[in-house]
Amino acid sequence: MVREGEEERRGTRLGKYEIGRTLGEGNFAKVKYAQHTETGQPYAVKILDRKRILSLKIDDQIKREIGTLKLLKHPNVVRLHEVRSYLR
Ligand SMILES: Nc1ncnc2c1ncn2[C@@H]1O[C@H](COP(=O)(O)OP(=O)(O)OP(=O)(O)O)[C@@H](O)[C@H]1O
Repeated sequence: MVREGEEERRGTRLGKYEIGRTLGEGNFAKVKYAQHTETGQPYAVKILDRKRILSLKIDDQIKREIGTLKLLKHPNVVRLHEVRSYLR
């Protein structure tokens, strides 16, 4: 049995984040729990499905969404901290 919090600590590494369990899934992305390896701060990491986004030709829409989120700073709106691109 995995104790609460244990799964997050055993996740895979993505940049400076240790990736843990899946928090939810949308149409084009998976959102996962992540912990910053230096500060220990918890974050939600949204992993976009690049192939699906390109095949649906919605990359411009996604870029606009990212651009808007970067500008938004409100206590009731989730804060976008950084955007990274990893090619497999
Ligand atoms: N910051 C967050 N913290 C915790 N869970 C989150 C966070 N952001 C998203 N989620 C979870 O991940 C799911 C998928 O999020 P995502 O933004 O990909 O899609 P959506 O907004 O629900 O739908 P759509 O695919 O139409 O954009 C959400 O429904 C939610 O359950």
